Amino acid sequence: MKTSILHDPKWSIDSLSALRAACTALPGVDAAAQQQIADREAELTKPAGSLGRLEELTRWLGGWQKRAQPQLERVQILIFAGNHGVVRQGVSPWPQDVTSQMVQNFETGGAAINQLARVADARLRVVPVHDLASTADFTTAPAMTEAAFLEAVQTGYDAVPRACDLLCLGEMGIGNTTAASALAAALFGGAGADWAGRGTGLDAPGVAHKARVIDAALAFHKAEMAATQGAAEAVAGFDPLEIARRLGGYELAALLGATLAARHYGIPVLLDGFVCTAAVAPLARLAAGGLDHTRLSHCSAEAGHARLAEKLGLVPLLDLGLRLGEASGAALAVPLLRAAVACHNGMATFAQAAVSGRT
Ligand SMILES: O=C(O)c1ccc[n+]([C@@H]2O[C@H](COP(=O)([O-])O)[C@@H](O)[C@H]2O)c1
Ligand SMILES: Cc1cc2nc[nH]c2cc1C
Repeated sequence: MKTSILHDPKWSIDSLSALRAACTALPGVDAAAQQQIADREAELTKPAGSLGRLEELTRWLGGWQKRAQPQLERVQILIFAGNHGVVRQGVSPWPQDVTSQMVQNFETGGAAINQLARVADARLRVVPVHDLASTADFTTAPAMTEAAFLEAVQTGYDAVPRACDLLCLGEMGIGNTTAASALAAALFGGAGADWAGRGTGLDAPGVAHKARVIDAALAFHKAEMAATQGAAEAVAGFDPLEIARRLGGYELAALLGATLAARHYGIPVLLDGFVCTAAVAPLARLAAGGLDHTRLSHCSAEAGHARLAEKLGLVPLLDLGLRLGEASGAALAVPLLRAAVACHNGMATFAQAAVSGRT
């Protein structure tokens, strides 16, 4: 017999309804730890609020870590990799083989993220999901079977180490900006043109073609879902997990599972770019506050990212024109968090430093 996910960390995700239940019964933040952090913050030798968002980040970290003194000793970067059947529609300028070739490059240390992980003093692990087999082309079929979708979610869930102070999430998958755009359109409304971007370097006609491919997928699944459920609702009216299964991908499903695991284990999460954000968006659609334990590391140059972030109420920490993926933005934001924690834990109070308070 399966025990509840809230009691058994090795819970197994064996049905969509079990996953839905887990996504809607999420543990909350430690308000007492957050209050202790706010109280200490008020005593530190600086005008109140003068460290701006760094102060909020410290409370966020400590609240989810359940610690009055947040720490960043064990920072883990996870990159999930997957392949996409929709590439046969000509939506990426790169061949599908690049996914496995880049996985190899991550393993041998030659990618941007290897350097950024070193700079961030973070451990890096790459997880090829579903053996890098392609999803189905979602313009004509659901991207994944229910069993394979759940297995990918479980792969992500199981990849999260319990002993971890911060999880940085990223992905690698040729064609996955098309999946992310389709997912965003289905979850938040709008057409392909509202969400399609250049990805790894499409030109303007390429982006227009990508938008048409996304429209075809949305039309197919709207009809399919209405037929099976006997309802003529908009796609956005359907279950977010079913949308993720139909329009997402294996690495996106794993990102969702990892973000869920982090919530259960009390690990704060830094999300990377557009693909990563779209992958976890179903959690926000299923439960208010479902992404409260996450922060968006950066705003990607990918066209739909700013819009998606706004829909989710996520305010990016950085805006550097990145459009790489592979957790690059998340890794870049780690030193910012280290700075926030160093100030909070290391600064003197007014009393300790004999600095006069406000008049
Ligand atoms: O997440 C983003 O913001 C992002 C923006 C542009 C490109 N990517 C990366 O580029 C790959 C997908 O691009 P594409 O054009 O093949 O859909 C995939 O490996 C992503 O990690 C990722
Ligand atoms: C070379 C290359 C590296 C990447 N890293 C993440 N997505 C990528 C896509 C390409 C094409």
